[in-house]
Amino acid sequence: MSQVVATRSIHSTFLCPSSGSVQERLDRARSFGVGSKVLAHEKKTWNFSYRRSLITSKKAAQAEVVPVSPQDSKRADEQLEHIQAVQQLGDTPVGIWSKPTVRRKTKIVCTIGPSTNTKEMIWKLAEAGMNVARLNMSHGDHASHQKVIDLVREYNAQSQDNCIAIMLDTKGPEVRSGDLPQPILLESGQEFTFTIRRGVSTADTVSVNYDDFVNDVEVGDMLLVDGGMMSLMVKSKTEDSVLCEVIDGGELKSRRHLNVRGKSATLPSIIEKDWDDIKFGVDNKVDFYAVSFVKDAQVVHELKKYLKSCDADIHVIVKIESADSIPNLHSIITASDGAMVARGDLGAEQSPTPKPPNPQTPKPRTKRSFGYPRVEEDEEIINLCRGMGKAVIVATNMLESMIVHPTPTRAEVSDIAIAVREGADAIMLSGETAHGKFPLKAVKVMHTVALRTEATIEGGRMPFNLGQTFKNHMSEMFAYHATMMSNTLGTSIVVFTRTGFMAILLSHYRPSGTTFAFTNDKRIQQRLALYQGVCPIYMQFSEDAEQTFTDALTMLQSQGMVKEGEEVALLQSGRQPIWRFPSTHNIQVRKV
Ligand SMILES: Nc1ncnc2c1ncn2[C@@H]1O[C@H](COP(=O)(O)OP(=O)(O)OP(=O)(O)O)[C@@H](O)[C@H]1O
Ligand SMILES: CC(=O)C(=O)O
Repeated sequence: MSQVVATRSIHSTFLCPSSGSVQERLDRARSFGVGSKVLAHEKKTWNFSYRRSLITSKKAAQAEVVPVSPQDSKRADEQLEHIQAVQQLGDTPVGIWSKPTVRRKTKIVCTIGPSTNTKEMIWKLAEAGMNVARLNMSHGDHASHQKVIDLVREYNAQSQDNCIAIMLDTKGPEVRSGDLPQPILLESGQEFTFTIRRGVSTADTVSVNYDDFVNDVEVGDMLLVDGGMMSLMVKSKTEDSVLCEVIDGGELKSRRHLNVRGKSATLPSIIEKDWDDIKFGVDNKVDFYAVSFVKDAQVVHELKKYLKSCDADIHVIVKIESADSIPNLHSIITASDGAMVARGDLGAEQSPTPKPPNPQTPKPRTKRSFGYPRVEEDEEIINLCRGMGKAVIVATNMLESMIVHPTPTRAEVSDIAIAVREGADAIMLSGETAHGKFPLKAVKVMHTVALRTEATIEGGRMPFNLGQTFKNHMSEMFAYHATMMSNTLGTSIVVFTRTGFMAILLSHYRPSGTTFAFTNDKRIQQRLALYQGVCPIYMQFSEDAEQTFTDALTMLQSQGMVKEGEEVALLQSGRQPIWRFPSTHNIQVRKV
């Protein structure tokens, strides 16, 4: 039996909260007694003035910023009060009654590196808005990554209301140039050689770490360094070396990525070092693997089989960064728990030669650039993941200029806004937090831009084909209806979950309000940190459902997440019933 319990009438005002100009909404707000100052302020300042790093959450506002450099220091920001006022009222261009802007819904992944691998910086990143800490196994050793894992665990253990997930990113079969005592300046037109001989680092020749490099490249191929920061054309090759002409020069530093435009290296996606690192992840119970250079679903099945044999419950995010992965996108994503649009390598590997459209992708391609990355593929990957109910992360170069500068470019701000609008679960910082000069500012900029962008998006925009994935499962229907109900009433959703399933399902429907996901498993709490719109909360469940609901609402109220008198949609559904008969599913509306 399924039932929907709704005990509230819908006032017509709530049905069209977003209509009208700012002035009309200002007038409407006045009639509802909402501070006109806030909307008037919105009218004046809704101009994305990102030159300042706005601190928009209460926690971020309280966090003291310890400068990584003198420029990373916190500056007084007179707009802070206004922004907080806007958030407290839940005021957005969508409608003054919706409350999605109180918390940022799009999650932030931060790569931890030399700029951020101390206790102080992990704490400050977490307080500034990091939701997932990424460990890039291409750098550092197990001891240094262990230290970061321990620090994140320590933070999670002592934090009352925040929780950081850990993502281990495998090195994969990446091709890199060798170590150099100092950078080499490459000038356009000069000749330069890559050799498979080990340890070579002269002014005109360096080693590569991949023995088949000479076999994989051909005369005429374009080699890209660091995703296209420099490029070289292959002129000739010998048994162990590849002679190139520098097309676009620059400074070649140690261990830089090398890609051949349009080709993937003929290496397995998970190399021997990766298996060691994966074992390290199992031992440390990380939350996610980000698997580099996945070319087909087989490797995901292999990894999942291994994890099962170790009794390890770790989710697998496939990194779409290899030219070879594009024709297999559907099967790769089906096999995984989510995908990362790894735009660094993906951009470098894409072929300049037009190919016929991929029949597996939902939308036909309309534009095709020649010789540049095909960015419409990024959107296709996001759409595919959203339609299939899988997590999706947009990564790389999001605030690249903030590695060295304290403020972002307008283009970078747009890039974040586009990823948020396209519906990414998470957006990722790489060099910005790993070795940048302004890691905290970068997180705050990302937080602010995402929050503001979310305020312009209407809730409940779900992929047209989402339901097909779940084949009319009852939980699916309840996730849909709970989303509709909470959007209409302007409430948050409260859900209880032991496996995370129902919270993840709800997240895919993108309800306007926050989904407060109560779980009695700390690992599930950490996993849910990645999912859009989900605020995971750890709580011991009582035998008595009513007692647990009361405890949950009391906890939300005591932490300022809901206010007295506010209504929430409380959902009981999912695969493993808690406090209900297996054949019953409920949605209730409750007053706090
Ligand atoms: N654990 C680490 N130890 C030392 N340096 C690191 C670490 N993690 C990242 N870095 C530095 O930060 C830079 C940016 O990090 P990122 O994760 O983007 O790596 P990448 O090598 O550029 O690319 P990819 O993500 O494709 O591996 C790296 O090139 C490296 O210099
Ligand atoms: C994140 C990553 O590996 C890339 O963008 O290539």
